[in-house]
Amino acid sequence: METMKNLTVACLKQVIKPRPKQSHKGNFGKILIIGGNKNMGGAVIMSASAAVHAGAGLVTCATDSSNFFALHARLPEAMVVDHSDFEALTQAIKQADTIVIGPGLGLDKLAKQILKITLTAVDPTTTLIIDGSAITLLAQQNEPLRPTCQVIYTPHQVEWARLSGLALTEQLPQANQSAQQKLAAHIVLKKYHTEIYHLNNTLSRLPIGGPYMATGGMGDTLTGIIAAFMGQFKTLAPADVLDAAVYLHSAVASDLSQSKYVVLPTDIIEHLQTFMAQFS
Ligand SMILES: NC(=O)C1=CN([C@@H]2O[C@H](COP(=O)(O)OP(=O)(O)OC[C@H]3O[C@@H](n4cnc5c(N)ncnc54)[C@H](O)[C@@H]3O)[C@@H](O)[C@H]2O)[C@@H](O)CC1
Ligand SMILES: Nc1ncnc2c1ncn2[C@@H]1O[C@H](COP(=O)(O)OP(=O)(O)O)[C@@H](O)[C@H]1O
Ligand SMILES: [Mg+2]
Repeated sequence: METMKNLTVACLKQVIKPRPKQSHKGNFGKILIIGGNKNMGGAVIMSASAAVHAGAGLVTCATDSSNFFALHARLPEAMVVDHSDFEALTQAIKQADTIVIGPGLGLDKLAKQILKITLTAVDPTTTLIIDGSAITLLAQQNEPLRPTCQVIYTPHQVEWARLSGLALTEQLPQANQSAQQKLAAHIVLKKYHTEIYHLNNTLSRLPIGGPYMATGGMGDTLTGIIAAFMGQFKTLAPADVLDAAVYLHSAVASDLSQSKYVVLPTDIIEHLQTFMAQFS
């Protein structure tokens, strides 16, 4: 088994570069965020806000229509699709190059239908980030659909236990890696010192971040940063881009924790642009 690489700030310098002058919004990712039921609209607002602030070119949210006003008030840069309009949802899935599914999606019948449509309609060239409720739903299925595109799962330890069948005490690198290989996807295993298992069989460990990040919505925020990075740094190696996104999320939190007892997801979102400017 490969050794685990400890990530450093070098992973950001390698990925965040000045933008080419001859460029436009279409070059920096067409992101679709699918999630946010009637009770968890905040999850999709945080994911979409993180994506916009981390540099995504175009962001659309497929969410419950009751979230539209709040989302627009908070983030006018985002477009919306009603996730119960399956035709519009399918169209949006086909137009995106990077998709997040799961933040605040919930586990009901509608959520299951949305997940099925997404896994069926997704284009092979798309990058699909599967988080939160979508991981739990997939773990409940006997023979889950596995899309043919590049997939990044972002489970916390309990979600990883559901998806991999490994109890928390069994979640050791070798066992995690064999579960990851069966899934044929990247895994971001979120915890104190998050571990990243890449499709190319390399492993990274995040040595920063801490309990000041333990607020609901922190993982939803990470999905938006990952989507923005995968959508905008397409010419670089996916493993490096994924590492940089995961590192950035905790690096901003770590900086802010110098003066804040807890760092909120919205604090991180607000500081992404300034933090990234150091590297361009
Ligand atoms: N404002 C919002 O709309 C929010 C929506 N959320 C959504 O709520 C849905 C359910 O997610 P949950 O994670 O709450 O529920 P889960 O049922 O997946 O997690 C169950 C519980 O596991 C425990 N746990 C143990 N070890 C953990 C670890 N290492 N990391 C995280 N939790 C650990 C936590 O107490 C957690 O509440 C997801 O779709 C998620 O995106 C949450 O992100 C919270 C905020
Ligand atoms: N004690 C901790 N140390 C380091 N990181 C933490 C800690 N607690 C939470 N986090 C980070 O916060 C995020 C939580 O993700 P998740 O549980 O999915 O949140 P949510 O679903 O509420 O958005 C992960 O990135 C995780 O690594
Ligand atoms: Mg989560």
